[in-house]
Amino acid sequence: MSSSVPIGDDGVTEATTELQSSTISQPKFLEPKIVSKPVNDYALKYGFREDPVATELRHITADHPRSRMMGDPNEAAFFSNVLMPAMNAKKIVEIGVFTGYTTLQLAKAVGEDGTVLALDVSDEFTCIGKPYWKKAGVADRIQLIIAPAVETLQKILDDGQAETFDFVFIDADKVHYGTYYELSLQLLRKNGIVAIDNTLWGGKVLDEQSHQDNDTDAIRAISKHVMTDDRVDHVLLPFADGVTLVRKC
Ligand SMILES: C[S@@+](CC[C@H](N)C(=O)[O-])C[C@H]1O[C@@H](n2cnc3c(N)ncnc32)[C@H](O)[C@@H]1O
Repeated sequence: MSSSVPIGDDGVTEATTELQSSTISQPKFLEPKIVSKPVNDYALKYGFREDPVATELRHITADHPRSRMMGDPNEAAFFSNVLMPAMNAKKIVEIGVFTGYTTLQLAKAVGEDGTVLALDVSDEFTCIGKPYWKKAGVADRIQLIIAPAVETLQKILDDGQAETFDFVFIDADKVHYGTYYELSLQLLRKNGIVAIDNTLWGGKVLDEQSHQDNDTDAIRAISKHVMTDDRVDHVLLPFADGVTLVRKC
């Protein structure tokens, strides 16, 4: 695919310097989105063991003005420590990368012979993560593609890769969730899983009267669609910001 951006490109040298000079002391966590802070603190304390390079990247990301976009640490651990190994996942798409905190862990989980296609529109955000992917020894498993994800997913399908992916993580702009879902189902093998992030959206999806913005409407729409989609089985897990796991039957 011509829009591929090789890992280790522009921005890495500068960011690496920052990485080496930063002092990582205590892990830093963002405010929880739907559970209480004490519950979240407990789950973070005992919930998972985190790759030390991922901890560094999370810490750096927490200082970013858009830090709220970073993936939930428990959720990333659920995927990388449990779900991916259990599925023997080797081919993954992540739609929406930001600084690549979850990307790094998915790449660890697929092993040396696995691939993560990491789709985003922002060079600025994704360049923050690249040196950490390198430091963790997983950069060669990540193919970062900077372009609108709908276009990229269609290209992957046109490339003859339908029904070859084990897992898709949908975590980009909400208004395209319905399109991402349909394209993801085409990419997945039987029993492959698509994870749809933010399906509780801080609770905003609950009240149809007071929250009628495009993002919230799009999230409600995908949840209603999945509920009646007989191509799949699914479960909405009320943790992180709500994550719906959808298995292709
Ligand atoms: C919530 S963040 C992703 C968080 C990431 N998955 C993680 O776990 O840390 C959403 C990302 O989607 C990207 N994005 C927004 N619109 C997009 C589009 N049309 N195509 C691809 N990426 C997009 C943004 O640049 C942003 O980096």
